[in-house]
This record gives sequence, structure tokens and C-alpha cells, in this order.
Amino acid sequence: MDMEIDDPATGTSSSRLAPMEEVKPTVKQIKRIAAHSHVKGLGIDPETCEALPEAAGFVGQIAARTAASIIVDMIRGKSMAGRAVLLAGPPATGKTAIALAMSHDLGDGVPFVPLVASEVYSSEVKKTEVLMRSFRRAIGLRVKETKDVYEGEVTELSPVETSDNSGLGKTISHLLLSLKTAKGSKQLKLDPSIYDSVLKQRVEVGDVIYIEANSGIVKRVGRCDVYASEFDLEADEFVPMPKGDVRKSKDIVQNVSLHDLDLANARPQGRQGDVTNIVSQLMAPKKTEVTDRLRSEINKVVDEYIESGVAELMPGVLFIDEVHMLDVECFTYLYRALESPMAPVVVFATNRGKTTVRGLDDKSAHGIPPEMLDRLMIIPTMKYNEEDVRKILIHRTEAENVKFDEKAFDYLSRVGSEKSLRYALQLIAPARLCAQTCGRELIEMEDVEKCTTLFMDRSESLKKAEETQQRLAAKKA
Ligand SMILES: Nc1ncnc2c1ncn2[C@@H]1O[C@H](COP(=O)(O)OP(=O)(O)OP(=O)(O)O)[C@@H](O)[C@H]1O
Repeated sequence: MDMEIDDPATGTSSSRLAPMEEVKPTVKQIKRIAAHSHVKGLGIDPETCEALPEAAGFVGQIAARTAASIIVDMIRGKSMAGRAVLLAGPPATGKTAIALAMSHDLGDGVPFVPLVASEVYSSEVKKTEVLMRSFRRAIGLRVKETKDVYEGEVTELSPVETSDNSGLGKTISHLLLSLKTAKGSKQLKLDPSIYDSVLKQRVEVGDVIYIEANSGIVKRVGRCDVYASEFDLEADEFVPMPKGDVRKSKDIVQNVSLHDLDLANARPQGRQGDVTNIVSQLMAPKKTEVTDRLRSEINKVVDEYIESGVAELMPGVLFIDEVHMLDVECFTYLYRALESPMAPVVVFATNRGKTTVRGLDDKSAHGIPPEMLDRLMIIPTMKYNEEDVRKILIHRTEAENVKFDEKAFDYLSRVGSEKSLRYALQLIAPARLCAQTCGRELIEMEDVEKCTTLFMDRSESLKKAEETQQRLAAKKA
């Protein structure tokens, strides 16, 4: 049977929001999160509801993790409205890691949005607009849709070429793709644009995929488990061969944020690969696209989706680091935003004690106005002991897949507890490079020692700066 899929974006369940397939989840600050890739959750004992000394990649910081898990329970019980969390403690005591672990524990696909408070200051976008966008990024929506799809194991994948008249070579006229299920098989003749998605997802013969019938979107589900014993592909996910017909209705779940919906509905839509559409998007003034009116329209439609059971709201975690950098205007905005029924959990972090509130002359704890402090559940984080530092470094070296010999690792742990954990963590990558330059994968003592002479830690650099200042002052005198 033949099928031409050449017309993306033709109708979905809603005529009022942009079709779901055009809503691309935005991924932000991958690097920052990668620093915590060893952290998989808060590591709570389900029986005692207390944090385990070492679990889910987390080490120590037991009281703070236990407190954070109580907050997670409060969020699930919807009793955090109007309140926020503050993680207060010295640098590198796991404040970001705890906030991220809270979003893990809240469930799969729950958004985690990290923001450094100083990011709100931009000459192009208003402070409150930056905060509003971050709020909406941190509110997830799980949309369930029933779609018409072709699903099965790929048994044939052949692009058919044709020579064009320009004499420049061959182009792909269509793609022949055969899909097999336990019940039958079908050969599809597909538009060349779908071949691009097939290549991007590295679809091969033996993979299970589905293609959405009305949009042509291709999704690789995994490798068919018939091949499970043939290759040792540990990293691949094996899935059973689909039962039933190749063409069928399938329930598809997609996670998007309210910000994704804002963007998808603000930008002009068009056919994929349509040059005029790309040009018009380039010309469109991006900053003014998402208006308050558009947002409230989207909220209305989202409310309807939730009421009708098509979508489920997943409030995520908005993590605002260096909270003392926010000013009074931002805090005033936040009081109101926290009261909204569609608010994420806001987790602030700071390593400051008493300091001036920006925009006011008064000093206050952590540079936060007293009105906001009253709304906060404050969790302190403590400095780590030598053993904890060692264990955290073990988790990090495993996550980064680097190998130290015993002496070198002992030395790195000592550096971590005497100077700082963050300094020791930062030495891992350059030490690996030093070892590789010498033709080794194993990091030895000399590599770590070399890096400690090449790179200074924070206190050493501060000492150097102070010495220079004193020398200059003495010269002047
Ligand atoms: N208890 C812990 N268990 C495992 N890893 C940890 C723990 N605490 C910190 N880390 C890791 O140490 C690094 C620094 O921690 P993190 O960035 O969370 O500290 P922070 O308190 O947010 O620092 P800052 O105040 O400088 O922003 C990260 O890679 C983090 O995953």
C-alpha cells in the first residue's frame, strides 16, 4: 500500500493551539545540569522518610535532603501555594543538586529550570518578563493525544534516487520503507523530507519506529527485541515487535512547557522547509512576540485541556541561584506570581549572610526583603567532611568516566577537603587531559600535582590579589 506524507501540520486535537508536533520542548543549560548527572534523586528511605547517608548519587547533607523531601510531599499535596524554598549554605554544598533532585523526585518529565538571578538584568528584556518566561518554562504540561500512526519494525529502508535536470547530481525522489508487526506488514512510499528525520534519528533496519500519519513525524521507539541476543548493545533499548495492524490509533504522550506553547503560538507557522516561512521568522521581531494577551489565551485553552482530561499540569522547579542579586521590583513580582494557581515551585539559593537588599537601603538576611523571607521555607546546607568529599569525588569520577590511581585520588580528595570541593571537581577534566598528553588513560599523582600548580583555587587567588594591592599601596606611600 502506498502512502504519501508530504503535508505536515494538518490538524490535531485542538484548532486553537499550535499543533503539538510543532511545539518543540526547549532544552536549556545542559552543561550546568551535566555537572549533576550523578544525582538521580534525593535518596530517601521509603520506610523512615529520612535521607539515606548515600543513595541516588547523593552523599551526606542528610538534614537538608530530608527537608527537601518533605517539601516534595507538600508539593504533591498542593500545600506549597504562595510559598517558596530557600537553600542557604556555603558554596558547593549541593544546593543546586538538591533542587534538581527535587524535580527528579516530583516525577518523570517534570521541568527543572535553573536561573542565576543576575540573568534578569538585560538591556533588551524587562526583568519581570525574564522571570515570567522562566516561570512558564518551569510549568510542564503532559498532553495525551490519540494519533493515527504507522508503527512496526523496519524491514526495508531504501531511498530512491532520481537524477535532476540541472546536471548537478542525484536527488532523492522518495523513500521506500517497510514496516512489520506481529499481524502483518506494509510498504510505504514516503516524502524525502521524512528521510531527513529517519537519518537524524539513526533509524536502521531492525528498529521499531512509528510515523504520524497526518504530520509525517518519525519517532524511533527502540531496537526490536528479536535482535537482543544478536548484538551486545547494552546502551540500546530493546522493545517488543508491535502487535496489531501497521496502521492504527496510538496514544501519544508529549511533555511541553507553557513557554513552549507560548513560542509555538507566537511565531508564524508554516510548512517545514518552506523558505518564505524561514525568512518571515527571521524578520519577525522576536522580543514582542509573546504578549500577555497571548499568554492568557493559552492559559484558558490549557485549563480546558486539563478539565477535559487531555492534559495534566506538572509544576516543575524554578531554581534561582544567587538570590541576593534580585531587586525589590523582582521580589514584588514574585509575591504575586507565587500566588498564581499555575506556579512552579520556586527554590532560591544563596551563600550570603546579611546583606543589602538591591533597590532598598536596608540590610536583610541573604539580601531578601522581610516580606519574602516570611514566605520562605529555609533549608540550611552544611560544609562536607573529608569522607563525604571523597565519596562525592568517587561519584563524579564515575559519572565523567575517568580513572585515577590510588595515590592520585587520595591527593585529589585531600585537595578537596583542604581547599574546596568545587576546586577538586574542576581539576578532574584538566588532570585527564594531562594524563592523555602523556599517552595514559590512568591519571597519576604527577597529573594532579601539575594541575594544582597551573590552576589556583579561590582563596589562593584572593590572597594573591590582596598581596598585589598591599604592594601597590606600599609603593605609593
Ligand atoms: N551531597 C552531595 N552528593 C553528591 N554530589 C554533590 C553533593 N553536594 C554537591 N555535589 C556535587 O558537587 C558539585 C557542586 O554542587 P552544587 O553546584 O550543587 O553546589 P551549590 O551549593 O549549588 O554551589 P554554589 O553556591 O556555588 O552555586 C556538583 O557537581 C554537585 O552535583
